[in-house]
Order: sequence, then structure tokens, then C-alpha cells
Amino acid sequence: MNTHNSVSRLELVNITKQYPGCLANDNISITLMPGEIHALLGENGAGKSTLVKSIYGVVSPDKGDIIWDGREVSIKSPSIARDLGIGMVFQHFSLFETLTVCQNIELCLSKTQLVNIGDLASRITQLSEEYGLNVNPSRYVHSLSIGERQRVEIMRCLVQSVKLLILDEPTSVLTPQEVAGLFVVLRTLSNEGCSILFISHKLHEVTEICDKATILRGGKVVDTCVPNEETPASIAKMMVGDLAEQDAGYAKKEGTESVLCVSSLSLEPKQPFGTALKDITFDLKSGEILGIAGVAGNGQDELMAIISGEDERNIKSTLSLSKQDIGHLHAGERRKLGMAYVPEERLGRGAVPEMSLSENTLLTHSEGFIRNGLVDWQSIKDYTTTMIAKYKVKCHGEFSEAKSLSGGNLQKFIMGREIGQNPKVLICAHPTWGVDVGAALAIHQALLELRDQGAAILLISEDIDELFLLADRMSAICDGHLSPVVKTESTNIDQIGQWMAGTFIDNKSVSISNTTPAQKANS
Ligand SMILES: Nc1ncnc2c1ncn2[C@@H]1O[C@H](COP(=O)(O)OP(=O)(O)OP(=O)(O)O)[C@@H](O)[C@H]1O
Repeated sequence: MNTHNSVSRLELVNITKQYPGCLANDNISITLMPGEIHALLGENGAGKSTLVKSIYGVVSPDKGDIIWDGREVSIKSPSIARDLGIGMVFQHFSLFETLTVCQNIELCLSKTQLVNIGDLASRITQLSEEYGLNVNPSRYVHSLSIGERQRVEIMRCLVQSVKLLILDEPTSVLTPQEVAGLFVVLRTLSNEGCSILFISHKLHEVTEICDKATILRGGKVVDTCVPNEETPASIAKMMVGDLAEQDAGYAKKEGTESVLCVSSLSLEPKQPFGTALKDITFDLKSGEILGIAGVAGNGQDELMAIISGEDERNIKSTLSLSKQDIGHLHAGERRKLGMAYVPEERLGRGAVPEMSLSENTLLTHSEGFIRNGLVDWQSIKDYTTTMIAKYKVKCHGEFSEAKSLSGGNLQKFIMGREIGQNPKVLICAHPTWGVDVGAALAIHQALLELRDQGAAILLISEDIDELFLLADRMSAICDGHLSPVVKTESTNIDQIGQWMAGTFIDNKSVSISNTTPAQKANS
């Protein structure tokens, strides 16, 4: 940490925010010095996002003071926050999909900032190289993967020369190499005097990068610590009270008969900057978890969309479920055959923000809740209530709108809703994105139980540690090619890391999209 002077960068004094029926922040006081990297920790629903939204002017606190560079300020809107030098990267990104990266960044800059910057596209390219972000200013946001969108959000803050950068779970969608790259960026910013407020559930990262941590529970500060004097386990204990048992490793299983077969699947991308799938062949067996690792933007989205039926193009017999061709069926028909699906984007694709949790349940449970052509609302409500209890989803009840849930709680709900259907095949991206340690353990166990009951689970993730923990067989995707599929026990992180960079592809001239500088150096 480089504390350039003794005046604090940001001081929060007794911040309090009440939502109907929920005291989200209860008299929270925190001080951040210039250059300090400060972690904000706590289980799902502890009040972290609400607090940082108050700093960024998205939420207005009912009570409390914000002192910025030694003077009291009232941050009534994000533009005021940005003018002060506060930048924020949200859990759910706020980018316009139909605009380019450059246009998106331009939108949040004032006229004066634009004049000072001059040629914005060149500035983005320059910062991209300086910080190793690999952000192309002319690409359309709709063509970018989640990981790439996050880098655009970070770029948006860098362009504005921020003095405080707030990151809400920045690493949950990044590969190990990208996380390492991000940490280099954060350390550089810290050395330049920029303070960083970092929300994360990945405690080993907190102990690695953060100078201080504040732990919230039930909207209150319950503890503070210096992370590198702690262990992930001791911090977890501060967060959730009694220590959640750490994942020590689960027994690997061998699948039985093939349930989902993908054979020689080649497909042009639907989006202009998407990735073509190239001759993908694999089978997913009953009673196994198959993990597919990959750097964001290498065909994962396209593969998930075509398997789930979200991409409605008819791929004929290249896709079969229990020996029945399903390439021509739409998503609802595939669900009826026993397929469930958890997309990586929870708000918007995994759940409709304005609908209640019960209504969201109905959307993906085509079977079971319709009787004689009528919706059986009581059964839907009962099912939703059971899932809320089972996965400890913090909300007011089945009637809560999806958008009122904290990110981790919505993820728990979506996972529970899909697992609860006892699907034959579960296609799932980032199952524990933004979920706290205790809940991640519950989701892991639910996935393993589902596997042990005979379900076939396809896990597509950038979290390589989680893939090694859960998957029985592993593979990697690069530039739309799928690597060989091997037993997890017979491979290691190095090999999968190399496959993620495309070393298995015969044609050496293949372009590796979205690789970080570190990966390029390795490949
Ligand atoms: N707009 C809203 N209306 C009602 N309640 C809300 C609203 N936004 C948040 N809450 C509630 O406030 C509490 C704190 O939510 P917050 O999003 O701050 O938690 P969090 O610590 O960031 O959780 P996570 O780790 O899951 O992101 C939760 O119980 C949440 O349901």
C-alpha cells in the first residue's frame, strides 16, 4: 500500500440504509487511505453491494456521512461520484450491447473529460496495452463474453483516472491468468495512489492482495482484519460465524451410459464477433460431471446456447439426448425431455428481473405446474418456497422480485430451481458465481448429489479450481475447438491451462481469442 498522505481518501460514518423489511446497512463506518486496497467481505445479503452503491451514488443512504479527501460530500448520483474520481465495476454490468466498447466508454465521460482525453479509441488502446487488458475499442459489446465485458468496465474507470476504484466481485469470471493480470493492474493503481474497495468471496485472493478487510454480517460491521495476517479459513469464520467446512476434495465417479452426445458440431457464430464452433465432439454420461475450462469468449456461450436450444438453429443429428436427435427441438421441448440449464448471466437470462421468484420458477418448469391447461400457482409457490429454504436464499418470500435479491442469493435461487427439477442433463455455467463460502459448499453438494442420482452434468466455467474440485472428466475449449476429454485424475492445471491456450489444436496458426499477455507468452 502506498499511503501518500495522512488524509483519508474516503471515510464512511454510520451509513444506514433500510429497505422495506430489511436493514441492509446498519451504522457502518469504514476509512480508506489513498492507495489502500480494502476488502469488503460478508456472506450473501450481508449488505456489501448496498454500501458500495451508496458510495457510488446509486443508493441514497437514510443516515450517515461520507467524507471524501477530508471534506463532507453528498453523492446523489453516479455522475457526481465520477466527478469526484470514484469508479465502479458492478456485478451486473451496465453496458449497452448495441454500442461499441468506445461508444460505451464515451457515454460516461463529461465533455471536459472527452476534450482532455482527445482521441478516445487511441487512449483505450494505449491503456489496454499498459495494463494488459486486451480491450478492443471497436468491438460491439453484444459480441463480448462476460469476462471481456468486465474488462471494458474496468477500462471505463481507468480512462477517467479514478482515485477510488470499487470492484464488486471482480475475479469471479476470470481465469487464473486473468486474475493475475488484474492484480498487477490493481497493484499498479494502488502504487499510483488510487484506493481500491474490493468485494470478493474468494478469500485466498483477499489474503493475497488486500491491505485491510472489513467484515459485514446482517448489515453491520462485525470485524476488521489485516488479511495477510489471516488465513482464508479464519476470515471465513469471521464472515459466517461457525466455520463452513472447506472443500477438501470429492470422490471422482465414472459415468455410465452416454446421455448427451454432440458429434462433429461445426457452427458459424450468430453474432458478428462471436466464435465459430469447430468440429466439436463429446459425450456426457449419466452419473458424471464433465467440466469444460476456457478463457471467456472462446465458444463457451455459443456451445451452451446451441445445446440448450437458446440458439434456435437446427443442427439436426449432431445433438442427441438419450439417443433421440434433439437438434431440431426448441428450448422448451428439450426441457421437457429432462434438460435443465443455468446460463452465466443470471439477471436477464437466468431470471426475469421484474418477475417474482415464483413467476421465474414457472418460466423454466414447463412440466408439472400446469393442470388441465391451468397454472397451478399453489404448487409453484410451494416449490419456490422449498427452494428458498433449502438453498437459504435471503429474500422476503416467493413473491420477491428477482431484481431485489443480492447477486449471490439470486444465483442460489437459480441453481436450486434448476437442480430441483431432478434433470437428466444439467448444463451449467459458473454455478457458484458470487456465492459465499457456505452457500458454495451447499451448491457443490447439491451438484454431487444430483450426479450420484444419475444425472449428467456439463459444467462450463472459467474457475479452474472449481472444475478440478467437481469434474470427473475435463476438457478445455479454445477458439471454438474442444480439446481431448480426459479423466480429471489423469490431468493437472498446467495441462488444462495449456489446452485453454490452444496447444492441442493441430493448426498452429489458429487465432487465440482473448488471451491475456501472460497466456500469449506461455503459448
Ligand atoms: N432494492 C431492494 N429492495 C429490497 N431489498 C433489497 C434491495 N436491494 C437489496 N436488498 C436486500 O438488502 C440486503 C443486502 O443486499 P446486498 O445486495 O447489499 O447484499 P450483498 O452483501 O452484496 O450480497 P451478495 O454477496 O449476495 O451480493 C439483502 O437482504 C437484499 O435482499
